[in-house]
Amino acid sequence: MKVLVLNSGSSSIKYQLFETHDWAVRAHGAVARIGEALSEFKESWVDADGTRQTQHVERAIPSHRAGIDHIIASLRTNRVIGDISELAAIGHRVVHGGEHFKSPTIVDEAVVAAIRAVTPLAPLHNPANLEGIEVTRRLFPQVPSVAVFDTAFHQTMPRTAYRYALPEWLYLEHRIRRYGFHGTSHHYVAKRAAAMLGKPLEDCHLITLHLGNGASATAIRDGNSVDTSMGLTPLEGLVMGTRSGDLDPAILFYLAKNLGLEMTAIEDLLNRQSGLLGICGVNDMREIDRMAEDGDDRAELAIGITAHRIKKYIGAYYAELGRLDAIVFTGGIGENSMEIRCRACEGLETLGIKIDDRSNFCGEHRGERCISTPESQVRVLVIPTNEELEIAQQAFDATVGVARATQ
Ligand SMILES: Nc1ncnc2c1ncn2[C@@H]1O[C@H](COP(=O)(O)OP(=O)(O)O)[C@@H](O)[C@H]1O
Ligand SMILES: CC(=O)OP(=O)(O)O
Ligand SMILES: [Mg+2]
Repeated sequence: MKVLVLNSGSSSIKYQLFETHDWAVRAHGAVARIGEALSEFKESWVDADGTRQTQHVERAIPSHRAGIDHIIASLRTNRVIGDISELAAIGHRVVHGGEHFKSPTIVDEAVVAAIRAVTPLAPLHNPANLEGIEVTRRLFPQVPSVAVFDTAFHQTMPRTAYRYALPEWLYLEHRIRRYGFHGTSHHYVAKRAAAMLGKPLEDCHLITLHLGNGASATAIRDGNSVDTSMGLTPLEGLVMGTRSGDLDPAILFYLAKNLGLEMTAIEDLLNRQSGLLGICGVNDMREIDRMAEDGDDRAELAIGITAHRIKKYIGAYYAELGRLDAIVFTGGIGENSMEIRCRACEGLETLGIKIDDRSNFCGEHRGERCISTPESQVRVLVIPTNEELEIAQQAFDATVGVARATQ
C-alpha cells in the first residue's frame, strides 16, 4: 500500500508518496512560487525498473488547486500511482485545528467545516490546506483523506502556558489562547532526539527549534509540549522569513492611529513584509549569510536579531523545564545555518551548553548529528525534520485504526 502526503504552504506544495511496508519514498517533489509569473515544479520518482528519475519544469501555476492537479497528473503519467486501490490514505498537513483536533482525523464534511471555522486564525496556511483536501476528496473519493494538525502536539500545554493575560471571556467565548504550530515537526525531531539520547521520549526534557520560513521554539517535558513560541496564530515568537514574531502590541495602535494604516495593511505588514525581509530586504538565509560575509550591515543585523530572539527562548524554556537533556535545531535554517546555531548558543557555557565549532561546521554532513562538545551537559543536536513522513505514518495509523474498529 501507499500513502500520499501533501504539505501545502502559503506559496508552495511539497509532496511525498511512501510505501507503507518500509516507508520508502516512491516519489517526492514540490511546486514553488505558486501564483507568480513562473512557478517551479520539481519531481523525483522511482520508475518500474527501480531507476530514480527527476524532472524540473518552470511554468505558470496560478493556484494551489492547479498545483495539486499537476502533481496528481504527473504521478499518474509516470505510473507512480497505478491502481487507486493501492492508496491507503492521503495525509494532509493542516496548520490550525483549534482546540477541536487533538489527533489525526479522517476528513468528512463536518471536519472540513471545523477547519474552515478556524481559517481566520491561520490566513496564510489553512486556505491552502483546505484546497488540497478538497481536490483530493474530489479526485479520489474512495481514498480516506486524513488531516494531521500542526496544533495537535501542543494540546498538552498547561493553561498557565496557553492562556493570555486577557479578560477571561475572550477565552471562554472566543477561544483566544496560545495554540502553537509546527507540532508535527517538533514531535518528529523529539522522537529522533530521544533515539539519539538512548532513552524513552517520556523521560526527555528538550527544547526543539524549528527554524524554516516560519519558525518556532517548543519546550518539551517528559515527551510532551509544555510551551511553544507561536500563539493564537503563527505570527508570535521568533523572527521569521517575512513575519515579525514577538512585538509590543501597542505598535499596532501606533500604526493605526499615528500612521493611519488600515487593519488589513497592518496584517500584511506583520505577516508578509517583516521578519528577515523587513530588516534587510531579503528573506533567504543563504543569501543573508553571503551578504553579511561581504560586510552588509543590515544582513548582519538580521542575523543578530534572529539569534538574539532564539537565545531568549532557550533561556526562558530552560528555566521552565528546570532540567534539559538537549536542544534540537531543525528546519531549513536550523539544519543548515551554522552561524545561527553558533550565535544562538554563544555565551551559554555556564548553563552547560557548549557547541563544538568543528562539529557545527556542517561541510558535506547533512544528517542527524550532535554538535556539542563532549563536556557540554546539554547535548546540542541537528536533526533534519521530516513532516511528510510523520504525517504519512499518522495518517496510515488513523485509517488502519478505523478499519480495525469497524471489523
Ligand atoms: N544552506 C543553507 N544555509 C542557510 N540557510 C538555508 C540553507 N538552506 C536553506 N536555508 C534557509 O531555510 C529557510 C527555508 O526553510 P524551510 O524549512 O525549507 O522552509 P519552509 O518553512 O518553507 O518549509 C530559508 O530561509 C532558507 O534560506
Ligand atoms: C505554521 C507555519 O509557520 O508554517 P510554515 O513554517 O510552513 O510557514
Ligand atoms: Mg515549513
